[in-house]
Amino acid sequence: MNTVIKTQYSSHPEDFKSYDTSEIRDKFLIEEFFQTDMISGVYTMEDRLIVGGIHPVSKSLQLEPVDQLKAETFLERREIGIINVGAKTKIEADGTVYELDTKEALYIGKGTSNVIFHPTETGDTFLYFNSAPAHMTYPTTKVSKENAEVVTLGSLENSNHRTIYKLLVNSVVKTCQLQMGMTELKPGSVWNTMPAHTHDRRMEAYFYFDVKEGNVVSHFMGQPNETRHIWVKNHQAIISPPWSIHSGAGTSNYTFIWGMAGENMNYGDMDTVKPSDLK
Ligand SMILES: O=C[C@H](O)[C@@H](O)CC(=O)C(=O)O
Ligand SMILES: [Zn+2]
Repeated sequence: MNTVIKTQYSSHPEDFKSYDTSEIRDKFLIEEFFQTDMISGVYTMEDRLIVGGIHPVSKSLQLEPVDQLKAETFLERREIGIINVGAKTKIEADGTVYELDTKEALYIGKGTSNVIFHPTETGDTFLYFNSAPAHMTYPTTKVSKENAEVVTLGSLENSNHRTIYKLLVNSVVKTCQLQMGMTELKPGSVWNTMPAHTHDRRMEAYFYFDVKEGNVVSHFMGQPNETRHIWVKNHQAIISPPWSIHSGAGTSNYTFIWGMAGENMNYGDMDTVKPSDLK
């Protein structure tokens, strides 16, 4: 087996109030992300999203069904979104080869039975993925920054000047419930998702990368009036329950991938929290 997924149960916001540092890290931070010659990750009970990393080094890796799914193939009842955070690489989906450059995304539809990831000779292959239950087959589609819906938000004065690339969202590609994109912070800006928000309709997963050597990001979570923080390093991910804000401030700029599953594919339906209301 080269595909290994760990089950992670969800938490109640009232219980969350009493968690100490290690309990918060255990339940919401995915620390050991990419494993050599493995497809690995977490099956969270938050909207049943699977969050993981694919890191082929010496051999090609096939996406295998894991025990949690009780399915013949991984994508029998699921869709998957993949974003390349490493060197240019090739992904095979039922015989069709897709070349994915750094920061490009691939959506693979439900029912695709043979998905293979290849190592490259030109650099390290690191692919980040989110997979959600699906009830329809939508076409497998590659999305690059050029096809994305792009928004620039914030300002250097507020240390939150950033560009949001909506890659796998319903204005760009058809999906059942998955939405994924990438946010790049400009040099000198450190805050993501500030003002913060919640969306009870959907959970969210964050994957931090491009965090420069020696730097870290403090990720903020919890209900808006009961927040906690988690110190996050490069190539680590956070599971954010629907009731939680998800925002971060780094010791330098960085990039992160956000992915959501749940209901209502309207990216803009979030409930924004005024910074002065945070506790
Ligand atoms: O629901 C949307 C997600 O939290 C992110 O897209 C927010 C984000 O990238 C940002 O503001 O920097
Ligand atoms: Zn959000």
